[in-house]
Amino acid sequence: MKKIAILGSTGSIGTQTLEVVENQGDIEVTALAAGSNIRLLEEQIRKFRPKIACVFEEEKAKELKRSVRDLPVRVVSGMEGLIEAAVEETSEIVVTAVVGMIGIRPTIAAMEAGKDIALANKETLVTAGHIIMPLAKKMGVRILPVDSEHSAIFQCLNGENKGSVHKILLTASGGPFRGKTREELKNVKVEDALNHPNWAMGRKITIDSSTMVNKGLEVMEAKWLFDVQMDQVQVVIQPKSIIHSMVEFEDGAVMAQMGTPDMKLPIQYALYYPERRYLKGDRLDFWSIGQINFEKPDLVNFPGLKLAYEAGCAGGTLPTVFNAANEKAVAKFLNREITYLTITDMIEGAMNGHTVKENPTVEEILEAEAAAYEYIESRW
Ligand SMILES: NC(=O)C1=CN([C@@H]2O[C@H](COP(=O)(O)OP(=O)(O)OC[C@H]3O[C@@H](n4cnc5c(N)ncnc54)[C@H](OP(=O)(O)O)[C@@H]3O)[C@@H](O)[C@H]2O)C=CC1
Ligand SMILES: CC(=O)[C@@H](O)[C@H](O)COP(=O)(O)O
Ligand SMILES: [Mn+2]
Repeated sequence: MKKIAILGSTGSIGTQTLEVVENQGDIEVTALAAGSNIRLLEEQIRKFRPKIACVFEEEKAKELKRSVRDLPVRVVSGMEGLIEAAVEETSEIVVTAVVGMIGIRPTIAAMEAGKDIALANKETLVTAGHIIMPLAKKMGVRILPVDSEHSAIFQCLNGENKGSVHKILLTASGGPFRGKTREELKNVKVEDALNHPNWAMGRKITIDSSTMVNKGLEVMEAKWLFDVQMDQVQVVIQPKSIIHSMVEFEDGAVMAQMGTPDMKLPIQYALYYPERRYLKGDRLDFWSIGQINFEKPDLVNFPGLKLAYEAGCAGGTLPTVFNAANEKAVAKFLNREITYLTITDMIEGAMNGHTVKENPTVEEILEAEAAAYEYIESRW
């Protein structure tokens, strides 16, 4: 029996991971963690019987503790509890499916405890890739990508010599506003931005897809995961999300991974790698697809991607500022406190006001995060 912990079990990736667990029937769930959704977490505890359950919010954890007192589960809370769930001694793989930079500390703790990481939480790698990748090497643990594009690249690289990669072709849907101008984007509503054309995902990443910030985060994620330079990662718009990404090798050969837009495939691939197992669901029907189209990204109307290249090229604390400003801005947009275009204005403002610190420690990353938050709160 494979043993896994899931951090962020009540979210989009977390619930789909549990679907994979249920479908396969040979994985034991050792620990589950959520932010505040104790109703769903309790259902998950009753069904999957983890040894540890973490609810970040302390009051909610107390409530959950009372309602599951008939079960042999230890309920914990806060960052300490999240780390306890991440290092639960019997788990082999920790699925990091929390949203945002909150994932940094538990991911590091899990790696230090010798766990492989099935990594969905891209913000951790974007902000702390220079810590995560050497730590994985030192501890001999694997970082198994869950993000669909990175899983695609990982699959394309299977059996290949990593030194023969010429460039990575990272595909993007272009989001719900592909083809629109800044003028047309001025008054878009939260509901419009949450209407992704191909994927059903959490609210934060769905907004990120609409601004192209998601693709920017993914370029930086690819840089760390596949040990390439920022300029070796080229973003290609492929509106139907059929090609999940491609790799161009030194001899000009291009390998692509395709499939229907279903996150259960990359999740299952990460959990069982290198084994492939049956996964029920729709299959691609190329006769009905007919055409697959490609476009160049629009960096003028969607400056989020341009800013991400600037952050990733500069490195140090700048990717943290890019990411933290975005997290804060998206939360404000979802809360209807700011307009849509203000999201990238905030990122740009926070980056311009920042002095980069090279090779930051976790504490310095968290300081840069706090400074970006403060900058935004003081100006907007
Ligand atoms: N959804 C997708 O298809 C994809 C997602 N990703 C990445 O995966 C990550 C998760 O995304 P997604 O599943 O969409 O996000 P969701 O918003 O759907 O889920 C987030 C999860 O994190 C939990 N959480 C939030 N804050 C805390 C906290 N402080 N402590 C513990 N748990 C917390 C939430 O709990 P609660 O429900 O209680 O709030 C929830 O379980 C993100 O980094 C995203 O970029 C990458 C590729 C695809
Ligand atoms: C499912 C997944 O991996 C998302 O990151 C997805 O790629 C978002 O789509 P965009 O290409 O629109 O950002
Ligand atoms: Mn993705």
